[in-house]
Amino acid sequence: MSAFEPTEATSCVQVVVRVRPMNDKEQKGNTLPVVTASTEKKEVTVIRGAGNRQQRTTYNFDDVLTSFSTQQEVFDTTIAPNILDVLEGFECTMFAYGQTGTGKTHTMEGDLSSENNRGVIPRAAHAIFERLKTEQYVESSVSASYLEIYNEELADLLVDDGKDVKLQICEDTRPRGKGIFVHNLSETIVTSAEDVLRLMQKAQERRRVGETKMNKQSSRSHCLFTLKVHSRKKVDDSGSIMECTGKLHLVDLAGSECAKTAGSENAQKERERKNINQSLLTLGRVISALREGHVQRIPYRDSKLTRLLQESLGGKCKTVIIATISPSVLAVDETLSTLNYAQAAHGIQNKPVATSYLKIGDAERKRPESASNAHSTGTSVQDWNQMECRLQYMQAELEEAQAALSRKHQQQQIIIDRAENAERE
Ligand SMILES: Nc1ncnc2c1ncn2[C@@H]1O[C@H](COP(=O)(O)OP(=O)(O)OP(=O)(O)O)[C@@H](O)[C@H]1O
Repeated sequence: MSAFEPTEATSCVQVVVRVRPMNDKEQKGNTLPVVTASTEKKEVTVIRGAGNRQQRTTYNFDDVLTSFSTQQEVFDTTIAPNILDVLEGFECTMFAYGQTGTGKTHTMEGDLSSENNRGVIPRAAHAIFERLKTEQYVESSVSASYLEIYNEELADLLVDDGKDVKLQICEDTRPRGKGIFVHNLSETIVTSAEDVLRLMQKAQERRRVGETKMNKQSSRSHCLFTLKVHSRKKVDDSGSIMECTGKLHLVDLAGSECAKTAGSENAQKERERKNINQSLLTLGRVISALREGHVQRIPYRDSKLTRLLQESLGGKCKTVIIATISPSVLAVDETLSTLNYAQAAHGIQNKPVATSYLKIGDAERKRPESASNAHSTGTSVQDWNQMECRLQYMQAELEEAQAALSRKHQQQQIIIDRAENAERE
């Protein structure tokens, strides 16, 4: 379905910080926590040094989660409010950023076998299916895809081993086009939250096999899980139906310790110095460029990760970033780096656009919907807009049909050529 003209309504990228509890190593080392977090004040303070040289740095975010926050609280504070948006046809993204071992995977996936400890992905799937069960939804279909990026290579985590096909990032720039997408990435239909759990278990298994075979390190790969939700719901008693296609991208980024100077002037030096996760550096530069308003040159194309997150940072998605940190003095440099990164992302503005259309009786009318959920008043200007949208829709349908026909012709030609060659031989 279409990406409509963006309206002027903007939505700031939401940034939430989660502090994990001290782990065994930190406790055994008998180190004191150097991070204090207040959910109430939505602030995090990091203390560095001692005595007269002590430095306190305080940061404010949209929300702050402490080491006591439960997985349910994390879900409620982050992406839960966006579940309805997805069902209204918006594209929403949540990604976890932080040093290795600070709880990104714990936050996004959690312990799949324990209901209490499940992370955001299974909870989001559960919330979507629960909502779709309500009687206003007359029809729905949900599909899942799971992509891994490791060293700029793309892998489909939902296909069986040995059945891999080459994945490629493509852009469909037509008015009703798909935008940026991964060609050949499988989409698996899921009909329940349990289906999603099974897929995640399969993906975890595949990652483990991949790690052993190719000597990979999971903390160095990015995982992008996407749920695409197509739904039709009754909007009133007259039989009008709203048809929406929304997407939810849930991203577990690679550990950030190798990109500690991301976005800074020293980034180049740092990359010479050691093995750096190029895509995290690019993500840092994208964030800096957006904050500085360099709209002409945002380096999205410099890494696969940023290309895929293009709509999430400065684009049409509603986005939440969760920055995960350790409270320990052992990680204080990384903690400050993560918080600086998160602060830079705080305030980036997106322009959310929904993909939805309204069917009134026999007349099917497609309409753009802004972040403010403006509703049609039936004025002549809006009628023109609707007709224009419909025309764009039909033109795109025609283009798609022509492309399919041309592919068919090409396939037929290949078969004819092969048959002629065989005859000649
Ligand atoms: N908030 C938390 N509460 C309890 N345990 C946590 C929390 N956050 C992380 N942990 C535990 O800490 C360990 C490391 O967490 P996790 O694997 O999620 O880190 P990560 O940031 O994803 O690391 P990597 O970048 O290496 O993938 C795990 O054993 C996890 O269960």
